[in-house]
Amino acid sequence: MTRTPVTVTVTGAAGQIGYALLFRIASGQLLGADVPVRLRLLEIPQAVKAAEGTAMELDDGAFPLVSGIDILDDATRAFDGTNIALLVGARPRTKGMERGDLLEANGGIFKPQGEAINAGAADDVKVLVVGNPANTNALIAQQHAPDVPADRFTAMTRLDHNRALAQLSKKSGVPVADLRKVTIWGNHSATQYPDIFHAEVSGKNAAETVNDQDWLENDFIPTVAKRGAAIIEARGASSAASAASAAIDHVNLWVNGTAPDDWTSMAVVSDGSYDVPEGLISSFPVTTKNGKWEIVQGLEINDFSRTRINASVTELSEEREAVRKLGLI
Ligand SMILES: NC(=O)c1ccc[n+]([C@@H]2O[C@H](COP(=O)([O-])OP(=O)(O)OC[C@H]3O[C@@H](n4cnc5c(N)ncnc54)[C@H](O)[C@@H]3O)[C@@H](O)[C@H]2O)c1
Ligand SMILES: O=C(O)C[C@H](O)C(=O)O
Repeated sequence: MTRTPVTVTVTGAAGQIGYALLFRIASGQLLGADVPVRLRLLEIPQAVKAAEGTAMELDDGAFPLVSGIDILDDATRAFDGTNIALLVGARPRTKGMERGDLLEANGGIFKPQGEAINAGAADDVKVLVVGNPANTNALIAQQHAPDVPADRFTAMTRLDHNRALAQLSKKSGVPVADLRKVTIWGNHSATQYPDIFHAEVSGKNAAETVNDQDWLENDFIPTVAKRGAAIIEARGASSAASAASAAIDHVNLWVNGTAPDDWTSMAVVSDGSYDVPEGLISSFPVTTKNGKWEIVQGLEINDFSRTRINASVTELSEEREAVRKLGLI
């Protein structure tokens, strides 16, 4: 193999998502079937042994694309020269907890990780934050990496996007493959707004095709927005395989580009588009090309959507204020 391996750092490598994610990266689903990867597994010291166990299983997978695996408990070393940083490691929400409860617990993790990325990551580093509260954790990391362009820090709402596709497919009876342009706006939380007013079902407008306002308001939106809690209730643990799958989708699309007739949802730093305050890391409809993302411009936002986008963005502003008060940014 002649290509230089891409260095991929996964934090929380011994956790549930890490376990589902690492094997898909190793098999080439993150970057492509011809792209060799060097894996860096970052864990806290108490979980290094478990990460070693995962690495043993990765060895046993005999993946031709894996050129090496390092297990580390030091962020500076883990992010040194990294091209793709998947920030998964954080304390997950348990029954009865809201994401806001996690701000303080997890905020402290993302400041040093941002600093370590700033200190040593590769010039082309791309960061995906999965650990909750993902948007604000991404903001914290980004604020501590002043030498890295802000657009390299993103948070995951592709899981919500995929959940919206699944619900829309069930309602319309049209396979996911024939759905396009669903959007998640705002925060990866219960205030998020899954929007089908610009989505397409077999090439036709989704909202018009479904034509069911009651379903939209009282079924679709709450089902998508509260799916994380429903999974925790059912499984007794937060989503893992679906979260890993969405992380694969997010990075794969970022690196390899969205289809010309579609877009994805990514939480990215706002430039003020759609009246989302500048600097917040908020979910938008995004197209990607040549490893860069762009917010889709010019969509008409009706009053129904405006109210919901505003509510989620207000929550993001409040989270930013809360982490400011905690001295995390
Ligand atoms: N954005 C999303 O759509 C989405 C979806 C599902 C889960 N999540 C979030 O992802 C995170 C991980 O979930 P999980 O189910 O894998 O949790 P988990 O508890 O199974 O694993 C988390 C791992 O992170 C490790 N960790 C903790 N602090 C760390 C640090 N400073 N550096 C490196 N590793 C560290 C822990 O030791 C643990 O192994 C949680 O915050 C969860 O809420 C986000
Ligand atoms: O909701 C959670 O806490 C877990 C995760 O973010 C999810 O959406 O499944």
